Amino acid sequence: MIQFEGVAKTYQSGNQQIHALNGIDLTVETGEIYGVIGFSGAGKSSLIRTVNLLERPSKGRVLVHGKDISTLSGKEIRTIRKDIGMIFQHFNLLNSKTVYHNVAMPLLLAKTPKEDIEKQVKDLLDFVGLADQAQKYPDQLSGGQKQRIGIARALATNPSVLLCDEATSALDPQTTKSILDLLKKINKEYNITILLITHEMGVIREICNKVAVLEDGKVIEQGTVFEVFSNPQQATTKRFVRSVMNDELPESLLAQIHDTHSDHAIYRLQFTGNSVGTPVMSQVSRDFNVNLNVLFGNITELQGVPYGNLIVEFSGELNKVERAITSIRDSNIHIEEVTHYVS
Ligand SMILES: Nc1ncnc2c1ncn2[C@@H]1O[C@H](COP(=O)(O)OP(=O)(O)OP(=O)(O)O)[C@@H](O)[C@H]1O
Repeated sequence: MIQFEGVAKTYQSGNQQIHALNGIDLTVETGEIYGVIGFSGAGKSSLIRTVNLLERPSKGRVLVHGKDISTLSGKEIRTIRKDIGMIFQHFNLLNSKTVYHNVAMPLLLAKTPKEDIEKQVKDLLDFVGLADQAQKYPDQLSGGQKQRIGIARALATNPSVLLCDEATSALDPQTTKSILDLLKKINKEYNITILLITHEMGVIREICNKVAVLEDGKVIEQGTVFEVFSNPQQATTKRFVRSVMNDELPESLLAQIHDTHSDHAIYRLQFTGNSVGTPVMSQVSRDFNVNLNVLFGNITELQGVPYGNLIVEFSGELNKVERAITSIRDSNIHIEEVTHYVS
């Protein structure tokens, strides 16, 4: 478990003070994959680096498994650092050392017996799918393979927490997917708590259970991925959600609607879970004798739960349209008016 309590970080740059973090309160439960998203300069790196004391908070506390890490002695810090692995956007590998040596490095530093190191490195390279690359040098490998070495190295000390600092930002979409799958596997098989920072909402959707949105060093929104994606509150969150789940009516369609001169109303319907598979639309159309025209829509999956979003034009007699809308609302489908036109 990681707890941030009123964490602030101020940098001194010449005679200027930069307030990178302004009172962060956040709890990452054991076993979660928690994502922190924000635009450049929001404070993501400053935040994640306070967890392993690469940065010290100017105010507030960071607790790892209930211990305030700023109060630890030198020896305790070394111990807790072994329990907190970290991977980086640019991998941070030693290019003059082989893959084997890069992964073995934390074990050598911990003075692990040689035979144990050999076995552990072999197991780790097997786990990340690079068993046959042990004698290569990082420069001979692709970005995805380099990140796998970074992951194997981070796991070498058997940590309970893994920090991921933009771990897939330098990778293409397909390689990103394979690294995210590997992180999911690490979380599931080893029950390692993962805290990741990213500027890509696709990463959050793909693997996180919870998300916090950071802006100007403050958490402006947080919750489960399902809550935040299906009902974002803040403008910045809406922008991030829209970047992966476009639910806006396309301009061309909007112009077309303005040009028509019939009575109609346009609604946005959000289906979640079981309601995705319910034939509500055809039923309502029959029962109330209204025409429903789907203008735009998408169905996706959030944390294994189907989530659909449709923009639908209703036309017919006004009182029948209103009854149809009430009936949809009664079926536990979220419905809201997008725009209403009467010629
Ligand atoms: N060592 C430093 N000295 C002075 N200012 C810093 C330092 N590190 C970060 N900052 C400033 O603190 C603010 C937050 O930076 P931080 O790197 O934490 O944000 P970020 O969200 O990770 O951004 P990016 O995605 O661009 O890395 C920025 O204004 C940055 O310029």
